[in-house]
Amino acid sequence: MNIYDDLWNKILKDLEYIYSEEVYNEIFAPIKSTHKFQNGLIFIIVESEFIKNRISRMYMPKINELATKHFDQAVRFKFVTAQDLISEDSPKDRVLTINTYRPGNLNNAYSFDNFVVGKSNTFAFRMAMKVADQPGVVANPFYIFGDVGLGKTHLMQAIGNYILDNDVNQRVLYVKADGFIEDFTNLLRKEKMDDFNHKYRDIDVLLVDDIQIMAGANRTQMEFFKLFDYLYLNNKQIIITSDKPASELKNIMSRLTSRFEAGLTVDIQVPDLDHRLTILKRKLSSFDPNNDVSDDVLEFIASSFVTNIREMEGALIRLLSYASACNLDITLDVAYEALDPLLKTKKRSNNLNENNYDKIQSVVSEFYNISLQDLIGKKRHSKYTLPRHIAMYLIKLKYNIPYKTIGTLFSDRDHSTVLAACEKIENELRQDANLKIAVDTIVKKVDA
Ligand SMILES: Nc1ncnc2c1ncn2[C@@H]1O[C@H](COP(=O)(O)OP(=O)(O)OP(=O)(O)O)[C@@H](O)[C@H]1O
Repeated sequence: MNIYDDLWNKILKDLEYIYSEEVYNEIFAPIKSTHKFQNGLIFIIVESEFIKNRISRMYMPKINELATKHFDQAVRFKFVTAQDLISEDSPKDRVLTINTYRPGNLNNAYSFDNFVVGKSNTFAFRMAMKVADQPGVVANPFYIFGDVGLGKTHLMQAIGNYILDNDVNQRVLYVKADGFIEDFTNLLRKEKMDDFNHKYRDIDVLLVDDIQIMAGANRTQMEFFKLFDYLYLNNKQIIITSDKPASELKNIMSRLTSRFEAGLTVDIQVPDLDHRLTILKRKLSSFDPNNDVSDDVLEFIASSFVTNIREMEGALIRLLSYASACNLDITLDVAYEALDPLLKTKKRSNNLNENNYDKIQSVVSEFYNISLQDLIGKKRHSKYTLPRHIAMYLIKLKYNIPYKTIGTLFSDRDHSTVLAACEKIENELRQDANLKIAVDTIVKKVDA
């Protein structure tokens, strides 16, 4: 076996561990060996155009990352069909595959490949792939919204990285909205608007993160409006993220929000428990593929950090560092110990933000004399279901968060279960005076 076959076999082992059985068997298992090594590229022949495209679209960054891990020379893989080999020597292709430079503020770490897809983000992910496949054609602008830390930047940057992976000549520029404001005001003050225009107009793809930050910055918005129209009219792809739908943006001029609404809007919701667990496992294996953390510890983290993946990831990193610094095995007790300060801070900030879902849950469980576990758990006796439905209803009433998000606070129930519960309580309150008294009492205790 030559060294490249040996490298490929090592990569295969990792891929088998990282991806599902179906993906592995369909895509990777049939590839038994490499074809040749030329100009820093290891050529592998795959059986169809379809497999070749799937690999380059979804798995190239991971394969190249594993190549770096297992091999001390800079090599890259190139997947080709037998047909491609006939015209393999296109110099353009070679540049594409070996190029690892990321201009335009793109972060290599964000790819489609390491974005875990679940119910909460499937539509956003699929449309992002389409936009990346045909920039400027499928959806322009492409507007992604969702709560803090749920993967908007990751998805947006994955589009940019994908576009560059496929054509190194594409000029992709990522900017956070505050960076845009800063650039505009600085260059305006220095009378260097030509530099500004060169930076923002001579591009093919513009990614603007957290557009809500532009609220109130009227001169910047005017300039952004001009830029938007210029890029749009030249069929350049514009991608925007925000913490809310365009229609709910405050202090952003309506000529901008109406343009955002004219494109395609997708949202990212809070992932359910299984999805969060898969994300945690993928993060863990990307930090260290050999690190073995038991499922109960991962479940503890995934169920303690529900609404923000960044926080959940931070908790995992903290636990790994804590265990390694104190030379401890990672057990559930060690996890409690390591994460206790984070959980306390979270609780305090929940109180400060008045996003106090816990309080509603604890007041309701106390009122009905059942445990908190039974309130949020799966038992179906009416002794538990009525209080559970009331708690869901009150959280919706007080915070108006999505039904799906409320479901995650009750053992990952789905959107329709929570919706049905809220409607049921709303109807019963109209007919049942005793229930109304009970709910009013609970509300007073929650507000106390
Ligand atoms: N589906 C996912 N799969 C893998 N990682 C994810 C996923 N969703 C979020 N993450 C990770 O969570 C972290 C936070 O994500 P990101 O920065 O994209 O969130 P955001 O929605 O842009 O947040 P903000 O509103 O604060 O800008 C990142 O490390 C990202 O990789």
